[in-house]
Amino acid sequence: MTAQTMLGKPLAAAVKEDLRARVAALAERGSVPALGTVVVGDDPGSLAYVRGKHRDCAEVGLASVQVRLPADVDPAELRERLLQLNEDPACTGYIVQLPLPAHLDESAVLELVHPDKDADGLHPTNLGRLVLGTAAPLPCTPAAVLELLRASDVELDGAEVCVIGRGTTVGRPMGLLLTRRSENATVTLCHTGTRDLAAHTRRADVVVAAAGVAGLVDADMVAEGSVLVGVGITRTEDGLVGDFHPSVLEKAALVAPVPGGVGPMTRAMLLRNVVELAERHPVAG
Ligand SMILES: Nc1nc(=O)c2c([nH]1)NC[C@@H]1CN(c3ccc(C(=O)N[C@@H](CCC(=O)O)C(=O)O)cc3)C=[N+]21
Repeated sequence: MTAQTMLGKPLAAAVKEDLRARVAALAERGSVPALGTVVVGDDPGSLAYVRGKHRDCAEVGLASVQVRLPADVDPAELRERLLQLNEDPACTGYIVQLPLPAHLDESAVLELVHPDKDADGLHPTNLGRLVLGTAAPLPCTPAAVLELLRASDVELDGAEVCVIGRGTTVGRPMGLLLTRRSENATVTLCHTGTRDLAAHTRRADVVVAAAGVAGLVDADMVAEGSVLVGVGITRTEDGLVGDFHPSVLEKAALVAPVPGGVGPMTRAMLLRNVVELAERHPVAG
């Protein structure tokens, strides 16, 4: 079997098209939603990524504001800036770019973001809502994976899904989303403590790999005709490498590649969260 690919860009373009119309409708009611980004330090990767987000915003008619703070920022100063954004009616929602420098407590910082302004869906209140199944902004990457699977009509009801990675931004919320009644999948959450990863991936209909280990899962570890979604991304001398080894393409039915799969959709999901926050809490701009 030679796998078909699930491409993120065309799907992201369709989402953006829909968002453009919704932003225009908000504008007619006098509301101009804006995304805020907070970057601590000058990691080139983080800065490039945030630049991309501001470009994405412009494409759909969202305003955006960037806050930049030095790598050695006093936690009290960072707190002040976040509380300002919480109060600022011109900022609909914002994200704090991760990872943060080591002297800052990531969980404590994310908790300062007002849940109604949490564009990443990573505030404990919103993660709690995800557990409870009530309305909340969804973490962008798991939401992107779900949209890719839906767009390809992948059957999730009753499916065995193996998620590799238990992190707060991808693996753990991914498991919560897939086991909702509306998705109805059976999820096995694997991680670095998993004794026999291959035993779990081989029996899965769908594997979502968010380990960040280049080529971790090869053809021998996946079932014939399975659906594979790559999330983890590693920068090597040969460029960007995903968690799936290229050999899987001979065995799988459907593969979301890295790069070009989940990444572009993740960015679109961030925009969707901002528009949804604006629709829920309209503020005259
Ligand atoms: N508060 C916060 N929210 C995030 O959502 C967040 C974050 N911090 N920190 C970093 C990670 C990483 N992440 C990516 C999203 C899209 C691509 C993406 O579009 N990737 C392209 C390739 C881009 C490239 O060439 O580097 C692709 O897969 O095709 C990559 C990485 C969001 N993150």
